[in-house]
Amino acid sequence: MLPGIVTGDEEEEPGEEDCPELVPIETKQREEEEKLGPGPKIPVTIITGYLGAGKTTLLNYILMEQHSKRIAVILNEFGEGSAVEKSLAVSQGGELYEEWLELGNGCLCCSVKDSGLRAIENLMQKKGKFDYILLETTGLADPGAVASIFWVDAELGSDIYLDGIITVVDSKYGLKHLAEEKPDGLTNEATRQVALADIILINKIDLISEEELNKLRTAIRSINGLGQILETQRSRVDLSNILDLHAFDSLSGISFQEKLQYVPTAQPHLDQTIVTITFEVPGNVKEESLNVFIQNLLWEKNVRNKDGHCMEVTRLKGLVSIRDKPQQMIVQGVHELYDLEETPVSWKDDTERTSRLVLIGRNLDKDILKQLFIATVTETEKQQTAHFKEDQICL
Ligand SMILES: Nc1nc2c(ncn2[C@@H]2O[C@H](COP(=O)(O)OP(=O)(O)OP(=O)(O)O)[C@@H](O)[C@H]2O)c(=O)[nH]1
Ligand SMILES: [Zn+2]
Repeated sequence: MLPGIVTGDEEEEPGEEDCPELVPIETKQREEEEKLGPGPKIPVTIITGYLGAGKTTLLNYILMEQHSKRIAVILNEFGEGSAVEKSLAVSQGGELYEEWLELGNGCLCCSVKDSGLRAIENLMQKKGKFDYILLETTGLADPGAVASIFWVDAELGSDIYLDGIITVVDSKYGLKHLAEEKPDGLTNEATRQVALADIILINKIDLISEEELNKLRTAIRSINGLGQILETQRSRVDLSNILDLHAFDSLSGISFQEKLQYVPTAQPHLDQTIVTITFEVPGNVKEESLNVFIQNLLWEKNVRNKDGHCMEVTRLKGLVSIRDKPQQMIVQGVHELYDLEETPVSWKDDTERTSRLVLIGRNLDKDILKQLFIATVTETEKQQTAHFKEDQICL
């Protein structure tokens, strides 16, 4: 919550009376414990966005909305303004504070002040009590780090999966936040949050004109060409558009394929260095070679653009055709993590086989990446390493 923010009409403010009644968690504990079993995997949706953009408003809205889910919420900060946050804001002298409360409608709330990892571990001990997790990051967080925890943590991997990342953008201040310059040419937080998003909520549209909205939309689109942009007031959105997205797994395969067809390579906007680029190379790729290509980009970070700047990939998505695999494969990457998964969809025939990649990140050059992809997926190992001379390595 940003002090002094323009909030519009106050009557619409969620009041104390809107908050579901809190009941002590112990009352249902024993009965629930008996029901514990392996159960299905639990989806996690990360809600991020700049300070005061409307994350908590979205969280409250989801909790209040009628849905059949029992939602567990992890807040990794305390705010002043919202009903849910208020009910949880019991100070513990700056220590790690964590408390679980069950809301009247079956939702579960947890508030933590650390990175959230401990909360997740504790949360999983309460398995069976909830079937969806929402996590609100702090306004200045890089959601990539949080997403990484959920995505492939070996211990948690069997119980939960990352469903998607929602970034809430404040209409009124969004452009300003995106244009903010950081020392040493670092990418500002707002841009990083938009770059990672599966869903971008342009919130508080009551505060801006259609023209301003168009500008903001264009700026967001130029950073992230893949995420779906939705416009909201008080973060009100059809829940089916933002939950159960399966944005990180192969269940999204079919729609994902369609989506990838229409990702434009945008012109950089606002002088920002994060852009979305996309390219397609017909035919098959070798799995090992694809791994080399991705690892050079995500791990070694040794690929440079024309100006000699290192490319940094924040998000990577692609549909690829791997030699000898009948199914279409999805590749997904967030910062340094990536994985390759089979989709239920098979290639109809060899002529259809193609690989299409979408990369969101800094200093990306479409032509260089495409050439490198063509070269590394077809060349021998010896030739591949020749692409990356010692002195080219980016640190
Ligand atoms: N005018 C207007 N105000 C809104 C809208 N959505 C949220 N707000 C207000 O914006 C302020 C910030 O909303 P929050 O939901 O607390 O934002 P947040 O992103 O959780 O903030 P932090 O956790 O502090 O980063 C609150 O006063 C909200 O009532 C909207 O669509 N229009
Ligand atoms: Zn908040």
